[in-house]
Amino acid sequence: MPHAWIECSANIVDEPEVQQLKQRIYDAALQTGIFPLGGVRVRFQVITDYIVGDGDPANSFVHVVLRIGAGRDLETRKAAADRVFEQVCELLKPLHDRRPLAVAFEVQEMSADLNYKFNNLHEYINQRAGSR
Ligand SMILES: O=C(O)C/C(=C\C=C(/O)C(=O)O)C(=O)O
Repeated sequence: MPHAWIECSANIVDEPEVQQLKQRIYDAALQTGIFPLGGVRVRFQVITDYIVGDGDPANSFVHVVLRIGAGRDLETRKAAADRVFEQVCELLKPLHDRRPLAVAFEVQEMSADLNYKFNNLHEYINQRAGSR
């Protein structure tokens, strides 16, 4: 992460695995240990207008993009990506076993020069942690 975009086709949104996807990705990303808590945003969007594969209405998709800040080496990015993707696949396997489903996952690194922030979540989170 810390920015995750999750898209899924509307024909699977009520499936139990898909309902858990946002939390699973949030947890998996934080478990990598490389992302600051205050930088995390996970979005879940249902796509209602789409054509998948041969256009059969049973076809479905999940597309996950993690957009992360610049500066981590490839080994670190790859280890984090592998971990998150493993979790996505583990969660979605039963759904994948019972219907046509295309899962795609990618990690994108944001520009070091063109990535702007106005974010006070780090301070709020630290204050809350300190007062516990
Ligand atoms: O740079 C990014 O947007 C992603 C990132 C951290 C983000 C923050 O800490 C923030 O928005 O304050 C990262 O660690 O990859």
